[in-house]
Amino acid sequence: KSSKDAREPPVAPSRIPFIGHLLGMFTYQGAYFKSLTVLYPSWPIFTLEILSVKIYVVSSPDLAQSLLCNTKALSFHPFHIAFTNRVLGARQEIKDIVAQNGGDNRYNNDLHNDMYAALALGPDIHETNSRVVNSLAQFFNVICTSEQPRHLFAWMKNAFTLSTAESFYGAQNPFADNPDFVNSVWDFEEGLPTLFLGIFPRITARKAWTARKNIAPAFADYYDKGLDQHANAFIKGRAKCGRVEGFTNDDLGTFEITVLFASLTNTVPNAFCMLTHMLSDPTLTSEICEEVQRVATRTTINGIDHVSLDITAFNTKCPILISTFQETVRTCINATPVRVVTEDMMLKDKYLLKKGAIIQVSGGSMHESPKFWGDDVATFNPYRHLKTKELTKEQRKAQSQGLMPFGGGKHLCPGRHLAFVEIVSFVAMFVYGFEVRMKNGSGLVRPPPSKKQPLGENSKKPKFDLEVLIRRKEEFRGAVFGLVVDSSVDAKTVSSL
Ligand code: HEM
Repeated sequence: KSSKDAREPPVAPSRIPFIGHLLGMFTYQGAYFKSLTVLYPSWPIFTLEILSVKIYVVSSPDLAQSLLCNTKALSFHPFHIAFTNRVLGARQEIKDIVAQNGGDNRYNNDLHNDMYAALALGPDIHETNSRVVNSLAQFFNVICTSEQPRHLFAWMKNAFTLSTAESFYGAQNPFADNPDFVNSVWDFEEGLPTLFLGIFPRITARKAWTARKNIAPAFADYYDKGLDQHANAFIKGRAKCGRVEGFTNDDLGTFEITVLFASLTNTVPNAFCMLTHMLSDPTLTSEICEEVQRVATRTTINGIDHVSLDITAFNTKCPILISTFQETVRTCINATPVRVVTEDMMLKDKYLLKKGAIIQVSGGSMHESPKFWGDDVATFNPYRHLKTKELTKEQRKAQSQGLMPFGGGKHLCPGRHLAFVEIVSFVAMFVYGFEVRMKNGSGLVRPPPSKKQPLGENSKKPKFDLEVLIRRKEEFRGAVFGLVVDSSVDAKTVSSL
C-alpha cells in the first residue's frame, strides 16, 4: 500500500506494482525518466514508488533549479560516500574520513572549495586551458597533406585523454608512460554501474576493476616521485586536501581515476557529436571556417610557419561556432543530477518532499521538449541559439532555463569552462586546418546514432565509430598549429590571415 501524503507529487502508475519502474529503469536506462515525462507532460514533478523507495522525477527547469540550490534539505553526500565505498577500493580509514558526519566534514568541504576555485574563471584555469589546447594541437601537427586513416572517436579519445593528463599532471604523468591507460578510463566508466553494485566486482566488472587496479599504483608512484610539483592547481589542491587528513601517496593514487573519468567521459562524446554534425553539413563547415579565420593569425618565426587561433575571441567573433556548441550540449547531454532529501520540505509551497526520497532531475526532458524548443526539437539545428534569432522574451527565458547540461546549484559542473574551451578549440582547429571524408566511398561524414545511454551517464555516445581519412589542407603544408589563450599575445603576431 502506498505511504503517500496527498501533498506529495502525483504518483506515476506502473503496470507491475512495486517493481515496475525498477524494471523500466533497467530496460530503458538513461531514457526512462525522460520517457515518463513525455507520458505525463502536465506534471512538473512526479513520484515513482519502488518497493520502499521513493523517487521524485523533476522535469520543470524552475523546480529543478530551486531543488539543486537547496543544500539545507537536499544532499549529494550519500552518493559521494557510496561512490568512495563501493567504486574506488579505498582503505577503511579513508572511507571513514569521507563519510564522517554524513559527508559534511572538513575533507569534503575543503576539496569542494579548492576544486571550484581551481576550475573557476581566473589565472588557474587559464593555465590549464593553455596547457590542454596546446597539447591537443600536437595531435593535429602530425597530420600531413596526404590522407591518413583514423577511427575518429578512438582517435579523439586518445588525443583528449593524453592532453588532459598532460595538462593536469604535467608532462611526466603515468599516461605518458602507459598509453594503454587511455582505454582504462573508458573501461572504468563502462563498468561503473556494476562496480557500484559491489557483487564480486573482480569478476562481474572485470575490465573496470582491472583499470582501477592498474592506474592507482601508477599514480602512487607519480606522487612518490614528487612529480605533482608540475601538476595544475586542481590536482595540487586535491592532493593538499588529502594530505591534511593523512592520505598516503597510495591513497591519493586510489582516487585519481575519478579525475580523468569526470573530465573526459563527457567532453569527448560532445566534441565528437559537434564535429560530426558540423562535417555532415558543408555549408555549416564553410561558415564556421570563415568565422575561425577571424580569430586566426599566421606568423613566421625562425623560418617556421605558425598558425594560431585566439580562443578568447571565439565568443565575440564566432557566433555560429558558439551556437553549434550550445546545440551540441542540448542534443548530446541527458544529465540526471541526483540528490537525497535529508528532511521533509515543501517545494514552492506546493509539493511535500519526504525525507529519504531521491530526487532525479531529468535534464533530457528539458532538452528534448517542444515546449521550450519548438516543433523542430528533434533536429540538430546549429543556428538555434544565435542571439540574432527572433524570439519573444518568454521564449528566450524558457530556452535559457531549459538548457541544463551541467546540472546546477552547489554541484554545478566545475569543469564546464574547461570543457567548453577543449571542445570548441578542437572542433575549430579541425574544420579550419583539415579535411576529412569517410574511408569507404567519398561520402560526407554522417553522425552515427547514439547507443543506449546507461543510467547515470550524462552524455550520449556514438553507437559505432567512423573510419575516416583525414588530411591537412594544402594551404597549411608545413605549418605548426597552436592556440592562443590570452588575446594580448595576439598583438605580437605579425600578419593576419
Ligand atoms: C561536456 C562536458 C561535461 C559535462 C556534460 C559535465 C556534466 C556534469 C554534470 C551534469 C555534473 C553533476 C552536476 C549536479 O549534480 O548538479 C558534473 C559534475 C562534475 N563535473 Fe562535469 N561535466 C563535463 C566536463 C567536466 C570536466 C572537463 C571536468 C574536469 C575537471 C568535470 C568535473 C566535474 C566534477 C569534479 C563534478 C562533481 C562536482 C561536485 O561533486 O560538486 N566535468 N558534471
